[in-house]
Amino acid sequence: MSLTILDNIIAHKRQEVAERKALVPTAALERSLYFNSQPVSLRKYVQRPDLTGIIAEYKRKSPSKGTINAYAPVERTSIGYMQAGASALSVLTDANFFGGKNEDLTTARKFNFCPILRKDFVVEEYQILEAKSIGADAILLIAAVLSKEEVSTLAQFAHSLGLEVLLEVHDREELERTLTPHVDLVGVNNRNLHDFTVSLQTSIELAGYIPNEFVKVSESGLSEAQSILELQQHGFEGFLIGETFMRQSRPEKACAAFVEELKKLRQQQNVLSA
Ligand SMILES: O=C(O)c1ccccc1NCC(=O)[C@H](O)[C@H](O)COP(=O)(O)O
Repeated sequence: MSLTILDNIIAHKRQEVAERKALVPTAALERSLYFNSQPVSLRKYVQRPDLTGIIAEYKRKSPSKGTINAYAPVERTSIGYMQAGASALSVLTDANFFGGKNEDLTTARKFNFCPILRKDFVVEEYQILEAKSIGADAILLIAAVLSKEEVSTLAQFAHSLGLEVLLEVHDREELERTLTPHVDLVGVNNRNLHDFTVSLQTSIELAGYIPNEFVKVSESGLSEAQSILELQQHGFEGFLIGETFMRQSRPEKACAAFVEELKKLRQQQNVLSA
């Protein structure tokens, strides 16, 4: 199979983690203020009926889109996302490809009592300790770059620290090859990493293969409130949205407008089915 951007990201990440390990020993991570704090459950918040299921993402740039928003402050954006009705936050902490940093997540943590997903490219236990030390509640494991044994070991390690795990898949092969009972949520990424196109059909086609005990999350390319309703009909409860909000100068206002539209559509749907 041909290489994708993920191969580049992972090669860079392994080097970065090796450098960080040499600089910051695990004992230092364990002394963090957040290390003994009680995590907030992403799974439960995504399923809360009074919220929207939206996991609102903070990302400055991406390999597919280049710079998206270099100026929106984390503090105002993250607070605004939660006030708008998002269920949780996702913060990209990768610097090289996404323009993020660990401090972005810690800033979001200081100002919000909600689950925060550390969106990064985990290949080692050290990164999970780091996630805990910066205030995350959940981590992402990407099936495309991990074996089933790695998913299982890393997920159990995350659980030992009280963190939940979102397993991300792009297709049925990845799902069937890596799914273990140790993950909490399964995310279907709608972005094709070979050509960066996005299609909600990816989520819809995979939905039936994800066992019901896992919370289903649809990720990437969600730009219309109507799509949320469609995905809900296929059993999705979580909706990871980044660019649609971050592309605007005030991402939190874009999130609020999206939530208003979603509420309006849900009301119309309820009237029609009454
Ligand atoms: O966004 C990219 O270009 C990308 C490329 C390679 C690996 C991961 C990538 N994105 C991470 C994500 O999964 C998205 O940030 C997330 O699902 C939100 O997507 P969107 O709403 O389309 O910004």
